Amino acid sequence: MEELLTLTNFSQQVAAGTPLLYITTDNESRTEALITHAALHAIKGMPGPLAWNCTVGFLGHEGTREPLAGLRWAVEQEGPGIFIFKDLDWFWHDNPFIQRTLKDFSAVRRPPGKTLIFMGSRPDIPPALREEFLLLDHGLPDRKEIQAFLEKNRGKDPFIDRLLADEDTVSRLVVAAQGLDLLNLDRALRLARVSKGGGPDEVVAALFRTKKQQLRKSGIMEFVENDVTADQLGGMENLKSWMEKREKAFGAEGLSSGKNLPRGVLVMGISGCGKSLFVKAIAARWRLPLVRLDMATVYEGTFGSPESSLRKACKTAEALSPCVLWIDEMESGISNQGFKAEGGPASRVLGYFLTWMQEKRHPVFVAATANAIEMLPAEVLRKGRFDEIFYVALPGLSEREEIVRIHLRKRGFPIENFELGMLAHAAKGFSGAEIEQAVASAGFESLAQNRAMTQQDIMEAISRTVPLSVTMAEQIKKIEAWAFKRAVPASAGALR
Ligand SMILES: Nc1ncnc2c1ncn2[C@@H]1O[C@H](COP(=O)(O)OP(=O)(O)OP(=O)(O)O)[C@@H](O)[C@H]1O
Repeated sequence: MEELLTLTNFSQQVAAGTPLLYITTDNESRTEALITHAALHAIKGMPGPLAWNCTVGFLGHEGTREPLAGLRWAVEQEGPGIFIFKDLDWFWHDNPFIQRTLKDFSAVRRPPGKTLIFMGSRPDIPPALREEFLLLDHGLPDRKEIQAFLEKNRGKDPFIDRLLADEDTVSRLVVAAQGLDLLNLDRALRLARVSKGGGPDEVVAALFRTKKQQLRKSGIMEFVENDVTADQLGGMENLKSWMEKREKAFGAEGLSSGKNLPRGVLVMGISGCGKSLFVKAIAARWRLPLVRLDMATVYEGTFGSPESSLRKACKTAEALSPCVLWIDEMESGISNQGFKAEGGPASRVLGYFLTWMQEKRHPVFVAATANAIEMLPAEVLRKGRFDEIFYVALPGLSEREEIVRIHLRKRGFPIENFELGMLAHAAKGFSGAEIEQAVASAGFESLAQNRAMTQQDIMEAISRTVPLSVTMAEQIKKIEAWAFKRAVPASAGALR
């Protein structure tokens, strides 16, 4: 896993004489600013960095525009110096001269202080050069950097000053800007300044809109709008009490500020039994933003290689922290063979994820959901990775009754008109989603006939349904037998 680019570790690398660095960044000018600042600290008398790009070369230095010429020029300069190459990774794959020049540069021992830096949005280094490079990652700005950026804008415009006058607004702006690049924040402030009409609420709303769009554009992540409360979740008392105990132990304040956030839970179980609902309930209860990562899309690779997508997702979650990162369909892309096949994509992706889980210092609570957990390798399930592994089984009788009540209430049907116990009996073997579906379809039937919904409508909808527990009976038995030994039942009545 690459290290994080910070002032300190960058200065140390330059002072130690690291010849070649590759920095992953989505904002070149922000990274260049950090390098310029850090260069001053690295070595006494170090000149400011010089930057190369493919349209200009090194500004003011004739004949350096062609990639190999630019590279040779930088290598030949005497004394300490930092040379930044912005576009060179577009040229180096098929160019043996560039690759040889870099290899030779890296092999020669020289006094510390001369470093060549390459930047790009992903570390696209030719295989022959991979050993020579140290990788650093310039992630999204944290709260401190966002705050400092806002401070820098003070005194430039009366509108911005009014915006930043109130501490409460500043902290709302900081939270809204988390997970975005400073460019986005700058753009939102400029837009507000130009339009003059917008107050703090508009700027904050604009930042949230941008954030949502950015996450959606990533193709693998989305913000989940969420107001699910525990009383919309039928059954699952063990899960609910797990959530409540933590709130008691750590305090609602601590959890929502991320200070006492537990590491994470893995919730497994067959489709439609409320795993997603539980994840939403946790995020809402702890008042944390919820970001969903779709593992199936990560593995499809449509939006970049699975590893780079996951790396990006983890970094985004860190930038948004404190937050809940919901990893949906954790088992996607994994088959037992696939995982064991040494170096297969699934094993590399999960390997990265496990290291990240182990090392993460940001308050990101990971809530992973999975249907076929028996696919997951033992490494994921080992104690200490997740705080707890829960199994959500098909709801028992009293839970089904509660679920019927929840869905009748949700649709505004008068509970007293229905015999809930009888409905719960009839829905034996139904998942929560199937119960919901029966109530909904009975509602549509009666509406079509212009009359109030009756017990009989729901009973008929239930009898028309063939639940998954029938069509997938064998598979469910297997999953339950597996879960019995390895997971905590989500409700006391489960696995009976
Ligand atoms: N225990 C429950 N209490 C109330 N409603 C439930 C419950 N379980 C499921 N439902 C209803 O079914 C819908 C689907 O459930 P949910 O998406 O949480 O299931 P899931 O286990 O995550 O399924 P999948 O694995 O297919 O994603 C929920 O939005 C909810 O309306």
